Amino acid sequence: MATVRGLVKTYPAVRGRRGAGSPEVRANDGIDLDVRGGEIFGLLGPNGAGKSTLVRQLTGLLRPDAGAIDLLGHDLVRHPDRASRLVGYLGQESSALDELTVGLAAETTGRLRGMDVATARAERDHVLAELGLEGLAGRPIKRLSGGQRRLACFAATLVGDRPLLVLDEPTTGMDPVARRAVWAAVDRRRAERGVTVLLVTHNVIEAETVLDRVAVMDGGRVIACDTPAGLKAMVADEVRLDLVWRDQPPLAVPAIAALREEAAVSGRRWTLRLPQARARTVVAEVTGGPAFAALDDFTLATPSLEDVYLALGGRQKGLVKA
Ligand SMILES: Nc1ncnc2c1ncn2[C@@H]1O[C@H](COP(=O)(O)OP(=O)(O)OP(=O)(O)O)[C@@H](O)[C@H]1O
Repeated sequence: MATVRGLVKTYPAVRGRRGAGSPEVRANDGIDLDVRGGEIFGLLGPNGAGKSTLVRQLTGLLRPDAGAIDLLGHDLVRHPDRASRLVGYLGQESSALDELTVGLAAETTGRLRGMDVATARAERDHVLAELGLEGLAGRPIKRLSGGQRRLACFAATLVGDRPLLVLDEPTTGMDPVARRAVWAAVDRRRAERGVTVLLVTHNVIEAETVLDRVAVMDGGRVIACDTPAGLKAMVADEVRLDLVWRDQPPLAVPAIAALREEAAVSGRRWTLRLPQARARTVVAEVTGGPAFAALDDFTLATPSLEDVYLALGGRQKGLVKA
């Protein structure tokens, strides 16, 4: 479906007054990727990993400095204009559609994608009903809440069958009902029409539940690519222990002071990735001894994709668990 080889994209340095400029950024640093037909393929990585830069090249909006992109047999580096016929793209920012009503945005997208008026309107009605947006059809997109706006833009993206949907953090700001509607709509298109989906996310839970395969990105590179289960198997012998202290951690307890060295500390929360046997010992120490009185809460969990990212050497704290 889509093949990417050796993709490089550097944003040039910007010179500003009194040293206020910015240095050049190598946002994609030699990326290889194979997305198969009919799969939901994810790009997971923290802020600034290069995910949006990659998908903007895949959608013909940005020209790579080097490398090759093949989409359904089309050379997108040479013919970026062809992407618009192959890809339904939902970018991070809402677009020119903002001025239109929800209904007109969906209909106009259909028309721009070559549908006649009647077909575009039928598709508009179908998609708005599917996503529970009928009640908002007459409202201008710019007057909606953040989550509603995202859902309206997603609706427009779905109009006019495209074999590949590229969705850049589609569910940002959405409530759980809207999120479920998005994933149900994606699943339906895959089941009924074999649509392929490329999904950008830094939400670990979402990635684990909806993706068939995931490429983990960091610093402009793909640092791993596999099924969520395959990636998690890399850290299967580890567990994650979260300790939340009531106030100050009891550093006078030697076992706790020693643990402090291994923990990622975020306010009152300590997060530890430990081999299973050692986690059992630590839990016994924390819950059995004098430290227990200082403990507000603790959780023991199997590894998530965030743990995989950290184990692979990921340095940013940009992945979210909710
Ligand atoms: N137009 C631009 N000009 C200069 N630098 C840019 C531009 N767009 C992105 N960058 C830089 O390129 C790097 C990759 O950015 P990109 O938007 O691709 O990351 P991302 O993984 O999509 O991040 P996020 O999760 O925040 O959306 C970052 O360091 C960013 O600051």
